[in-house]
Amino acid sequence: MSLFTLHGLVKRFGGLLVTDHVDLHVERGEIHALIGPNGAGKTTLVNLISGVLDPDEGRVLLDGVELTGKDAYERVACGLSRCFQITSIFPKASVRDNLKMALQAHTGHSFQLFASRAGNTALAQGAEALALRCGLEASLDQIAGNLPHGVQRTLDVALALAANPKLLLLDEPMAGMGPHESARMLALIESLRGSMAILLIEHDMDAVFALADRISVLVYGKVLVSGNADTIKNDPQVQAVYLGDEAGSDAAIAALAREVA
Ligand SMILES: Nc1ncnc2c1ncn2[C@@H]1O[C@H](COP(=O)(O)OP(=O)(O)OP(=O)(O)O)[C@@H](O)[C@H]1O
Repeated sequence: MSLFTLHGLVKRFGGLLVTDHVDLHVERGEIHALIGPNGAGKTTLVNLISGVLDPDEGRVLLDGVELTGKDAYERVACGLSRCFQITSIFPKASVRDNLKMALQAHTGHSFQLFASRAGNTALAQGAEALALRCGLEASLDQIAGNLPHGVQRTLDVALALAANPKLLLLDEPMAGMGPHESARMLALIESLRGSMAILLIEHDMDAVFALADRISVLVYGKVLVSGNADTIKNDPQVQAVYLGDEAGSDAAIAALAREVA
């Protein structure tokens, strides 16, 4: 059984069919990328998965548990963490306190934990371990809101990891990053491989091809094709969608053009 499954997911906005009977599965430990040209419906699908939106039809299942109809916070408790593009960070708190608060939120007895000395020590140690895992140890005592964009994105991933997810939903983790920051984020995602499943929505096609075990291509709200990087690069329909679509991202077109050449 797959870890994560979407069954016949449908979302309409008025008369517009934005999610068109989407079936998708993510295996345990897999990095699965979701790509598609602008307006394909990726953001809507992410919102349906994370519980921001309810589908008109279909089901969302994680590790045999029905997520359909659950609130976003209930989905986190079921093992689904989503990176919210920095909005989950407390900008006036230090990185250390951000991490401690995230860890505290995911322990069942959070208030007792902060109240006791042993609990506080456990949280502090957990925060340091999480920082080390994500390469944030040098920033632990800095105020989160003062950090460079790339480090804030990394903190956002660390906060999602605090929930110890079975599936990590990464929504354009490289957006707005320079090459150096992107390379660091790529290395971080690579380091998570195998310890959880990851559903990666990303425009940077070099990153997608480097990281993804499988890729699903969304076009007009439908999954056009799913497969490994070679299958996707060589698929004539995918090439037509990207090479024939002026709205597709430059990076995507450039990456696919290189592969086709
Ligand atoms: N709340 C909404 N009401 C009406 N139409 C919407 C709404 N949200 C999205 N849409 C439409 O649904 C379609 C898919 O949008 P969506 O943002 O999911 O695509 P996307 O693949 O994430 O695109 P991009 O990469 O450009 O963000 C678009 O035509 C968009 O205009």
